[in-house]
Amino acid sequence: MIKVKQLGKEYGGHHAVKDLEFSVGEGELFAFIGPNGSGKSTTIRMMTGLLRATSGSVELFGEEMGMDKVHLKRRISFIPDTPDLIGKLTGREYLNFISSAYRMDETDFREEQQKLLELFDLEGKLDTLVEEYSHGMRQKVALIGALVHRPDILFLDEPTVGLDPKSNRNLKNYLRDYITQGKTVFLTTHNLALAEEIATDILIIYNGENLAHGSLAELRGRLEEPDATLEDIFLKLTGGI
Ligand SMILES: Nc1ncnc2c1ncn2[C@@H]1O[C@H](COP(=O)(O)OP(=O)(O)OP(=O)(O)O)[C@@H](O)[C@H]1O
Repeated sequence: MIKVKQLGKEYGGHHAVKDLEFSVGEGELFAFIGPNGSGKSTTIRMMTGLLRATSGSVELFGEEMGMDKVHLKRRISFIPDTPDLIGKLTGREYLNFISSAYRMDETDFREEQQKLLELFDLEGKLDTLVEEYSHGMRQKVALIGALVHRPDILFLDEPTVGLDPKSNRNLKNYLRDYITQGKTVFLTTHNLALAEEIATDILIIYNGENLAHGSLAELRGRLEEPDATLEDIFLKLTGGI
């Protein structure tokens, strides 16, 4: 589903991302973790065709991704770390807009939207202007917009920031279930407990480079620490302790 080869991004001679290589298959949840400024958002923006790479390439569904690849973009969703929704629309108008942009069947849209509104406790709150929502409510509307058309690949940059504990748990369960249906999730997060619970594959990026990559069991094996949490592993490898 995703193949990243020798991917790099330079800003004025500074390597924000360097020689990244990895693949993500169908039914996998890939957790992409790293300290602040390590290159996660830069990478995800290159993968979703929002930012041009300085070197290397990204393939989605076996085809090279690019800024103009609308037919590939139709099959993915991306929620940036600070979603910028149109404030003058109501939640309902925003979601209707998403439905028409993705040319969804009306019945499928209503059904999926209803499920997601229940999941995130947003029923009865769709007729408020987006700019009047709290931060967490805006995040939920962005999530519903990303999930409602059931993309084949879901890119999430820090999706749990601002979510209350119940929504956090519901999102976690939703993502777990989503990949069992053959979908793919690419997630960046500082919530290492979440990554530990649901990731099938983990890559730690540090100063723009791949520091470690594997399943939790493989990372534990490499450090010869069978009981280590992902937080232990992360802090050990990134010099946090
Ligand atoms: N538009 C830009 N111009 C110059 N440098 C940039 C730009 N965007 C990002 N950078 C630099 O690239 C590096 C990686 O930034 P990036 O936002 O990808 O990190 P991140 O891992 O997502 O961080 P965080 O966890 O804080 O969100 C940082 O050194 C950052 O200062």
